[in-house]
Amino acid sequence: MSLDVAIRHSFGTFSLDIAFEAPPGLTVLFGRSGSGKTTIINAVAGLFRPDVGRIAIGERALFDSAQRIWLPPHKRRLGYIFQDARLFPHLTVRQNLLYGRWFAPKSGPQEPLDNVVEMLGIGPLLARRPGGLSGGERQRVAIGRALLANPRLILADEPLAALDEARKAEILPYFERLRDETSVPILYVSHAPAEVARLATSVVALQNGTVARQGPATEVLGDPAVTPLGAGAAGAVLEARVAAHHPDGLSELAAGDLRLLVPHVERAPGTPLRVHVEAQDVMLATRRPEGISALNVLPATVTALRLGEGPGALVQLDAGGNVVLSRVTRRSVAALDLREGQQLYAVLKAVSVAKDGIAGTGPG
Ligand SMILES: Nc1ncnc2c1ncn2[C@@H]1O[C@H](COP(=O)(O)OP(=O)(O)OP(=O)(O)O)[C@@H](O)[C@H]1O
Repeated sequence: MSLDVAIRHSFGTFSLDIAFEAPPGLTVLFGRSGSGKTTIINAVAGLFRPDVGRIAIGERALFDSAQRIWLPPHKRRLGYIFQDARLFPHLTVRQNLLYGRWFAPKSGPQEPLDNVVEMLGIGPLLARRPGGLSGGERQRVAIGRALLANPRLILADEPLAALDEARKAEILPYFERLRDETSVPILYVSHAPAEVARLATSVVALQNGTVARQGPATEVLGDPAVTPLGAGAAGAVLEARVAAHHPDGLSELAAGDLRLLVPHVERAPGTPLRVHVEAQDVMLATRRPEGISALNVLPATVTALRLGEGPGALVQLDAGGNVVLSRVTRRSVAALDLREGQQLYAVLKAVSVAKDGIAGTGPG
């Protein structure tokens, strides 16, 4: 099941004209402040009615201006996860979870409470009230409540923005499980590059009320044209697998034809993993450097070059079939005489992987 959105609306000074498809999995909407993210979320939720267009989940239209269809919010069967968990303070965790179920249709398959409790690790919290829970625990309960409403789509509007780094790391694996273990598509608004890189199956980049680029996360995040649009620090996402564990405490990952060495990852060989390499952590060398402490020095080819307005530049590389970005200065572009098609070496200073379910960054 996927979400299809094609809407147009004019607010006078601002107009929105967007079309995108959110396939199964987790689709991240990102863009600068004022690019239209909240307006889109509100239109999907049924809180805002656009001038024209269509919004559908699978074959079922939530809005279709040509056919005069406009479902009110409570008939749309959506699950919501907001920045603040918005739990009922006077109800226990169990009652808060079951509250979601109230709105689920009584016919059709229902997600068993036990499965959701197990998936989110909230069994020990069931009898407690929200007041005594940590921010991360509250957010896990909010995810469970959204899921138990048996939604056809989950809307998550910056759900981690209010949490500190430690709590974010605690919640990220649960969003991964939501993405991988349920068939409910998730539309997720985020500004944080690490979050986008780790969670997104696909990405919709917005600019001034239009879709600047959409597609699989690995393609969109590695496109230098997209990075100034508000994903924060540029970076690339590599789909890798654990290839081997070495006796000196390093793990070897395989991504396409590449081999990467990272600090030990507590996963069995063969396990798929996402690797995030930030552009600022990639140095370039025209010859293979020697006597260097970096573990990952990769032969690469320049596939695109984007000079910024300031002193910086982004270089897109192909390294063993993977897109990798490097942030360098314009001065280095001139000094190394960088051109498309050029063969060189990318030196990775740091590589982030999801380690033991927690995002960890290790020296590359
Ligand atoms: N009801 C409205 N009347 C007039 N203009 C509106 C209305 N709602 C939104 N806009 C305008 O539409 C544009 C997009 O706003 P929107 O809130 O969707 O952006 P956003 O990407 O969610 O921004 P942020 O990241 O700051 O939340 C803005 O220029 C905003 O001023």
